[in-house]
Amino acid sequence: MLDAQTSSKTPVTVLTGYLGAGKTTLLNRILSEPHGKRYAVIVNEFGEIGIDNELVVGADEEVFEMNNGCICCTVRGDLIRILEGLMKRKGKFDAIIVETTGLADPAPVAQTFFIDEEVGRKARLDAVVTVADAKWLSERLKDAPEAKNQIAFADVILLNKVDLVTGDELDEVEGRIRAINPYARVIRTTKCDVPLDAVLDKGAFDLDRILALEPAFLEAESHDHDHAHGHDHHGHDHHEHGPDCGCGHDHAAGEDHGHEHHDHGHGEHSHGGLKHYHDEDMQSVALEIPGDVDPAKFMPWVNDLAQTEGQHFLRWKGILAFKGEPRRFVFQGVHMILDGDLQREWKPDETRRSKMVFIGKELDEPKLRQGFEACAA
Ligand SMILES: Nc1nc2c(ncn2[C@@H]2O[C@H](COP(=O)(O)OP(=O)(O)OP(=O)(O)O)[C@@H](O)[C@H]2O)c(=O)[nH]1
Repeated sequence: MLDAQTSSKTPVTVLTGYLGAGKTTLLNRILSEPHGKRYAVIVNEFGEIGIDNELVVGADEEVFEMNNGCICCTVRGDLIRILEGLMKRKGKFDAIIVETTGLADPAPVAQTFFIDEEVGRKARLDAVVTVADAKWLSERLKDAPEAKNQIAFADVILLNKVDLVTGDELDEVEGRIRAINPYARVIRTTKCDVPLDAVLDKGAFDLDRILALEPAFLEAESHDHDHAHGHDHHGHDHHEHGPDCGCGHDHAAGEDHGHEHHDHGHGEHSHGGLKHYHDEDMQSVALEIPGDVDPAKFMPWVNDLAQTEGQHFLRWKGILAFKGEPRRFVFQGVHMILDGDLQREWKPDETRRSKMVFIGKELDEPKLRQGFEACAA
């Protein structure tokens, strides 16, 4: 599971966003600017799936069905074949961009980089970039679940078409975005005019920035509604991931449901009066241990968590200080699939601490917190 080869892997940016938001505009910008990099672009017409519900599976999709019948690990067979073809030509390009169709669920695309061993060895998911239409996103969040998922999945969100809305409308839509995903970097753009280094080659999903947001601060920012949803535990107990699922990856797992929302709008950009909203079904949880964790406790916990609760986690990420290990353990996951490795060393002036964030549904924050804290070294 601990593989320290990340840096030599080709970075892959998954570009998503609802119909007409501006994905092609961004892609054209990336391809026409003189950045000196060579990108291979995969424009995905694969996914007319996920339109009605996530169980509608296209012919090109390979599904790992778990013992209990849960189908949450899905891999795009056609995407794998394309990626493998590209990898054989390694050296001819520096990075890969996958543009997904506006209606696609980003999960199967993101999971491909973790589940398929061959692809996972050579490519790493660099970031999920979502283009959002400032004028229409709020409406789509009400009627299009995939629009909400695309926001929840994002590491970077381009809030595009700012020319079409007023400042107040912009604050409103950004507040809605923050309610769903407080961790993504939100950049306001017209015609996707963004410095490309803000979207490409982010490495580890900008994890340092995400995890630098203090959980307590996030909580404090979220008011005007109460967070205490009750939420039910579904007690599933499914997946059989791990060694038997055929994914051949390390799924870390963990378990627990949780929930709890922070909707809070802030981030590193403070656009003044962002409104705080509460999203009914998307939640986030941030956890921190002010020191080391014991990998002998953490690994089994996280693996179990993935198996029992992974279906609730759209994205989860973490940076851990493992006792006795000079390097940082960094992981990211999509549902029950996790990928992690030891990366750079902790710097002398850096405090060793361990953090995790979860974005998903029905998250049981107290249980997650308790489980994580029990991993302290
Ligand atoms: N006013 C305005 N129009 C924009 C902006 N960005 C893109 N557009 C226009 O919006 C339309 C859709 O942009 P695309 O880049 O094709 O969007 P897309 O997400 O690739 O669309 P699909 O492929 O249909 O999912 C085009 O006519 C763009 O010129 C913007 O910032 N402001």
